Amino acid sequence: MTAEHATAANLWNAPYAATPVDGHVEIPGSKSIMARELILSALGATPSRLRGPLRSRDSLLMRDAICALGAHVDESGAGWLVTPGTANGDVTIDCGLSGTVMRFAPALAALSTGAFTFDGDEHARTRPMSILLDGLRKAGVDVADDGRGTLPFTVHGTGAVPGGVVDIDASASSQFVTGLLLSARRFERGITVRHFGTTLPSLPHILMTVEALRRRGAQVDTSTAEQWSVAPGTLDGIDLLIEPDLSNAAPFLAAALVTEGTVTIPHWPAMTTQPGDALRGVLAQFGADVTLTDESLTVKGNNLVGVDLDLSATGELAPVIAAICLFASGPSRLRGIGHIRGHETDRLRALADEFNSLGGDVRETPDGLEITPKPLHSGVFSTYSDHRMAHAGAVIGLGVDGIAVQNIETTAKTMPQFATLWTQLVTGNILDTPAVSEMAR
Ligand SMILES: O=C(O)C1=C[C@@H](OP(=O)(O)O)[C@@H](O)[C@H](O)C1
Ligand SMILES: C=C(OP(=O)(O)O)C(=O)O
Repeated sequence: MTAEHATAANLWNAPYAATPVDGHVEIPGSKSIMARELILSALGATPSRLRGPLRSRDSLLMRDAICALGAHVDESGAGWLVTPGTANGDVTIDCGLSGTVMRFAPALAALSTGAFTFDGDEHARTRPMSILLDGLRKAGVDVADDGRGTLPFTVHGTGAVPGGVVDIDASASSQFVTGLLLSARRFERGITVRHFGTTLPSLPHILMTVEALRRRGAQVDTSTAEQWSVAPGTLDGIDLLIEPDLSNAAPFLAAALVTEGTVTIPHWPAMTTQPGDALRGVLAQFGADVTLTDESLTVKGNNLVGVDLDLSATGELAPVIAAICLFASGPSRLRGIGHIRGHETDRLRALADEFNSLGGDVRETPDGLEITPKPLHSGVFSTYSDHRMAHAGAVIGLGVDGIAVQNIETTAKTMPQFATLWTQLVTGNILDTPAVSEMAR
């Protein structure tokens, strides 16, 4: 693996916490809910208002994608007002490094008329796509690629998709399932997606898709395991407040564990399909005190112990959880996450390489990591354009003086305010930036 070259100019000195970190952090909106709601709003029978919208690289790319495909987004009032529409003409859609854009927007494109070419960052061209492209073809969509089954590819939209039964192996990504379900309400026969692989990662994200469809009046049959049917019909326009991104709360809550401090996240939903909600149970297994009230989640760090966790449902939490393990009193094992090798980077490889370069004892397994805590030393932490690697580097910096995280700006993928919020929490200094609530609304 080639780490991006670290220069003094793109190194961020992660704040070291000499004392316990105490504070609260307001987390911006959920990347995953935002992505779904933008696609569904573009397909709605009437406009939708998305309040507390996330403004990050991924959500802006998704906004631009639906606009290129004929929708209109008005940001001048409260939240984002999305007016549905379709396109007629040829355009290129930039997916950046966003799995949600590259997997969710192609089916929407098939409902417009024209040649829609999807491309993205250099690394995005290595992320798994062929299963989705084949799934779209089985649903009757004309997709042209160069035979590698990755970005770039072109959807030749005719404005209509037959749909029907589509069998796929979604063991590499749940996003293949979501990408087929989200637009299926507008397919002539709807869709039935059947998963036939041995494993199915990120199940909460599929439930999130089902819930988002049902909220807009769609009938979704989930009565058979690993099978989802969306009946054809319309989608209601809605007025929705986007929940905070609970997976992005992970590094801040980790600060409580690593420094034996107390961190509160306001607006933690009482009921949610977000996989980040699993942090409540996970952090308790590390020994933390976890309290959920009507309004917030509070985590207090305590005698951090090692864990043995199957993270298959919550793979996007793995980098931060792995960083916490470095500070536990005993070894940890993280399992069920072979698929995160296909995320923003090969996360298992990247985590093992970076942790070991700081003196760690971390072993990669085919589907996870074995982590034996050891004293770590200062050094550069490379991030491979991966926002969650940057979060992991920041967490290590709390407990190890002299960690320089390379390209902290990569956190803009889902949370452009990360470095500001982090420094505020760890140092207690209020920095000169608008509150998240102001930026979001
Ligand atoms: O549907 C979604 O919004 C997501 C699904 C998951 O993808 P995988 O199933 O590929 O892990 C998750 O890791 C990603 O961050 C977001
Ligand atoms: C895997 C992730 O992103 P993406 O939506 O690009 O797949 C992630 O955010 O951890």
